[in-house]
Amino acid sequence: MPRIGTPLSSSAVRVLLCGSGELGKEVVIELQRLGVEVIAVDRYAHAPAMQVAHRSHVVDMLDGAALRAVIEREQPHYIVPEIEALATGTLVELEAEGFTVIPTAKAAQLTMNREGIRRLAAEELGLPTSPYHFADSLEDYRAAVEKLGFPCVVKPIMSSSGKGQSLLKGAEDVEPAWRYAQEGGRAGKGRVIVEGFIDFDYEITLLTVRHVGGTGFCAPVGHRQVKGDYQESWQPQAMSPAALAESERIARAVTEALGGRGLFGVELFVKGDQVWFSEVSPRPHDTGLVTLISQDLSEFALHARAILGLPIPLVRQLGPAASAVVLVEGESGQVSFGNLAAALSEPDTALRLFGKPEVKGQRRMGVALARDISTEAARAKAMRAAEAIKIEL
Ligand SMILES: Nc1ncnc2c1ncn2[C@@H]1O[C@H](COP(=O)(O)OP(=O)(O)OP(=O)(O)O)[C@@H](O)[C@H]1O
Ligand SMILES: NCC(=O)N[C@@H]1O[C@H](COP(=O)([O-])[O-])[C@@H](O)[C@H]1O
Ligand SMILES: [Mg+2]
Repeated sequence: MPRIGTPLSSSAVRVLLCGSGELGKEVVIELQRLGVEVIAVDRYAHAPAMQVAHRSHVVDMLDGAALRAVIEREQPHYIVPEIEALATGTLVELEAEGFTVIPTAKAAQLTMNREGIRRLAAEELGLPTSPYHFADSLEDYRAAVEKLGFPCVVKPIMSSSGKGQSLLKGAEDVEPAWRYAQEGGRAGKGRVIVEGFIDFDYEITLLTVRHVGGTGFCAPVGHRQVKGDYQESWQPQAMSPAALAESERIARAVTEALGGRGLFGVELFVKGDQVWFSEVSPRPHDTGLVTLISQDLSEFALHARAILGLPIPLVRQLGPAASAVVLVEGESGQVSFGNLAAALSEPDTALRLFGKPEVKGQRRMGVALARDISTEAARAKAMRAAEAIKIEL
């Protein structure tokens, strides 16, 4: 059985987070509750998880040498990727040298790049996905669009939260979408994936936890996305028993192939009883923020338990629940949030303000949470709470 020592002493269990956003902040809080020593790393100072960790480092995490230097210095027992954009080749090397990467370095590497995870799911595991082609040049991209027809979706192979992503409805969308994909990819210009559009009834995230006692599933999380970025999520999403069973089959297959221990967010499209795999986060998922109010053990608590090798005998569902994001638009280093009494005036509501140090353009800076007698009522309540907040730049 794992032991947990005293933080900041020679017996400490040390966890180093690569990425320190809002999702990492909640993971850190859960680890802190268990007496773990936590080191938060990100590309900028005062990131949310840094504000609750024992200490932090500002590092360009795409720079393998810089990432290695901080990990070698800190000697963490567990390296926990929190974002996709990391020098994952370095994580593979460090794992081979004896470090533990959550869930595995291979999982971080395959999911950093849409091509890695898509080929694994569709070509190796034979799971249903949208039809797709990869393209490196405008010419290949045009050919891919031609083959797939309209509507189709184009995304940089390295991007997240919808950055660089476009829905193509007709010929006039082809060139602007290429330009946007070339600008929007996090690692600069390069390869794109073109996917056939799936006309789904609804989409879910199936939070799947691989822990010391096996694999467990949370109730499905439904969500609504705008331009590839999540706006609201709710749990449970009503599903047919056949669609749920197929979702669990797909989630089990993908997470088993990625291996290791931890919480995964498996993104699936559903139409009737038919289910398509879209992608997977080998870490807590933004749409899973709803579990902060819907479950006794949130996705962050589950990640912490799985990482540490602690048992998860049961996840208790507390009732229909929802989350609604608080988006801030503009430019400021001193954003403030007002009218909070109104936002939290209804029973069974909660709020997370992430404490991000600045905004330039649009940024998710908080989330409103609510529980009610139905997911519809919870969604409406969470939206009322989020909309009540008065933002000042
Ligand atoms: N082939 C598709 N057919 C229909 N809708 C799609 C397709 N691909 C993406 N979408 C829509 O766009 C959303 C974002 O896509 P995707 O998850 O691939 O982007 P992302 O940048 O990885 O986002 P995140 O990092 O938030 O998960 C999906 O949740 C879905 O609503
Ligand atoms: N869909 C992935 C996702 O939600 N990731 C979460 O957003 C942070 C980055 O936010 P930022 O772009 O505002 O810095 C990440 O660190 C992670 O917590
Ligand atoms: Mg996604």
